[in-house]
Amino acid sequence: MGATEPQWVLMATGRSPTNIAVIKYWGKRDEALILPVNDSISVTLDPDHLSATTTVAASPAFPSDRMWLNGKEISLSGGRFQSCLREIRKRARDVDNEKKGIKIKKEDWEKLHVHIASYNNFPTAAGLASSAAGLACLVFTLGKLMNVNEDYGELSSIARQGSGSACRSIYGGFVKWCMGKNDDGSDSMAVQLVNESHWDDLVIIIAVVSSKQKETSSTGGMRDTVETSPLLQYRAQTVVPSRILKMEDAIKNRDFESFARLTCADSNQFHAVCLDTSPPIFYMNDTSHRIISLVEKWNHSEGTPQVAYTFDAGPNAVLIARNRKTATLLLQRLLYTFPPQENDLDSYMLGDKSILSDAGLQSIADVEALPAPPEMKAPNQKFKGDVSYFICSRPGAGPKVLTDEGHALIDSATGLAKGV
Ligand SMILES: Nc1ncnc2c1ncn2[C@@H]1O[C@H](COP(=O)(O)OP(=O)(O)OP(=O)(O)O)[C@@H](O)[C@H]1O
Ligand SMILES: C[C@@](O)(CCOP(=O)(O)OP(=O)(O)O)CC(=O)O
Repeated sequence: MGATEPQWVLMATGRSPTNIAVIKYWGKRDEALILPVNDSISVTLDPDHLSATTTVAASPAFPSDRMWLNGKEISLSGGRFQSCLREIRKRARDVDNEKKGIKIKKEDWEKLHVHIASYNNFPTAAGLASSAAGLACLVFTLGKLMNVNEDYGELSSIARQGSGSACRSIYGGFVKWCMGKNDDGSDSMAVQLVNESHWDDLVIIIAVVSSKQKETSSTGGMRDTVETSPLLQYRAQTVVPSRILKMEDAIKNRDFESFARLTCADSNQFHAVCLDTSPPIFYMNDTSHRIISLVEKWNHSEGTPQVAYTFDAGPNAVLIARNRKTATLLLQRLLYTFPPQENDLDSYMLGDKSILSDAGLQSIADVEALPAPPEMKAPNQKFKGDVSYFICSRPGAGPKVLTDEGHALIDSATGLAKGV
């Protein structure tokens, strides 16, 4: 920092998971405050596999707020980032860091600028809820830096103003975003239904169908749906309220059959309201449809659901298996139908790779030797290369602070993002 060497740089680093909705949020009743037209429920994914890591730093030497995402500087001027920064600064309290000899008064936070560096361990803006992990992480970590009171409901409500689905990433396990009634949004926040250990035999396999950036953003897509889809009103007012109650029961009782039926039906209805939008929005593609068909046929042949599927605003499939055994049978079916393009199994399965050996798949030869699933009518239908890769995960915990300074994404000497 040369001639203008600051007396100090104070930093905090946090990590937040993504979440996948099993009852979808789609449509806002207030665009600026991000207030939804219905409640939603999600499962938080294991942060080891899908998460954002964010370092926030404050120093009297910083002339302005700055942010780097995945190593590139991005603008913080957007209204959503500004809302989160403003709401957290409002709640900042005195900091007394004896180890570093830094004292910051509550009122000083208004004048101190921050540098933010964040990194996602999975593709950004590809329908894998990077905005959910990213904005939750930003709010959580700023809260730690500025010694904000640990009121998770309040943090959730601030994260909501960054991206709606982010309010659910403040907790682990299964989480419900209560839409609230108040015009000012003060009662629109997430609550934890159960923590990640309540239903820990679930296995989540994500098929990354395309990691390219999508054409229609969630924000733009849901705005068009609210303006043009008559089906959305019916969904929000009639279908979702009763589904939410049933889903809460299914989760509480670990009733997989009911959970799977509700999850699949809600994903399909979300994509139906997208199709009911003018002009219609297509988030799923042929590969997504093939995966639905594979799961539906198998579930039907077993007489009871083995796997639930759900798709967000993109073609990637999120498949939730009732337990590890079922997940291995699912994986055999998926790899039979979608063998890897490259002769490399290791890079075809990310996250919990041990699922491969559990499924008896150690090499490409094992994949080639897989028998056609008995329920498959046209057994020769293989679609090599249509899935980029899979991620195997599980329900996971909420945000946490990373105390080891080795995780910091900002260099404490320069105050800038590392490696840029
Ligand atoms: N780690 C992060 N920190 C802060 N902001 C982030 C982070 N990751 C993503 N974002 C913000 O979220 C935007 C991407 O959100 P978008 O809704 O388009 O995609 P997505 O969240 O991956 O998909 P979806 O929400 O539809 O599942 C980025 O352009 C950026 O503004
Ligand atoms: C399909 C969804 O993933 C939509 C997520 O939308 P976002 O939370 O990304 O939208 P904004 O509030 O405009 O930022 C369903 C869900 O997560 O509930």
